[in-house]
Amino acid sequence: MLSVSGVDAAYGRARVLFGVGLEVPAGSLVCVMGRNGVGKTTLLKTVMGTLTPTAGRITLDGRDITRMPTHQRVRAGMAYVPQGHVSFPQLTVWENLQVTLEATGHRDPAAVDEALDVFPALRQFFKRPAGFLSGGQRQQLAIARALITRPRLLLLDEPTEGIQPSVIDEIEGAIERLHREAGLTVLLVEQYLDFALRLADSFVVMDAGEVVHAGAVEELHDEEVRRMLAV
Ligand SMILES: Nc1ncnc2c1ncn2[C@@H]1O[C@H](COP(=O)(O)OP(=O)(O)OP(=O)(O)O)[C@@H](O)[C@H]1O
Repeated sequence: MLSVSGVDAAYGRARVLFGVGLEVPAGSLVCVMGRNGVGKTTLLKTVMGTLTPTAGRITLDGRDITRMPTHQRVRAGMAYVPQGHVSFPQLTVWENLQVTLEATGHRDPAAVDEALDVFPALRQFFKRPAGFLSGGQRQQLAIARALITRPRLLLLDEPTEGIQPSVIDEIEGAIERLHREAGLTVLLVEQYLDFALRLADSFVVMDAGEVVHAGAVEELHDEEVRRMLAV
């Protein structure tokens, strides 16, 4: 479904990605791993089009999207949940969901219910400003907002970061159901190894802006891969 090949990216003159390549087959869950600062978020930004690569090619279903604006990528079926559970803090949960619905191409109100069925606990916080939610609730809201666009490919950047273990389980269960039951294709950036092991089909390890290892998730038990991830 998604193919990234030979991608270089930079912030001004600081090069961050060097010839990055990965494949995300339709229906798979691929996890990108690696230490802090190796370029995982930058890779997601280039896939989503908020940062334009300086070299390389990105295709979605065989179509070249390397220079396609982000909003067109959303229309093409991609959604991105950035790190830090971002929503509009002054707006209530309900308003956050409605604003997202307004921005979609389909504007089908049923999409809000579908997203809330994935995270039913959000219903009890409808009137609460997003800024007053816990980190875990904000993360659920951020993923729910992405789901309202009805994506086929979901990009998730460290969904467990700064979240308490009981809520991590809920988020893991939701991602698992979306992937295994609803067939959603997922590209996940995650440093929490056990979470990645339970969810992913395959993985990519990055180091210093390059892919240094890729394989089936069973290989994650290998000592060498664990060593590459060690801080
Ligand atoms: N907006 C920016 N401007 C300049 N440099 C940046 C910017 N964002 C990230 N960088 C640098 O690019 C490199 C890769 O950062 P990136 O956030 O992609 O890494 P990461 O693997 O996602 O790390 P983390 O796990 O800490 O989020 C780092 O050296 C970082 O300092």
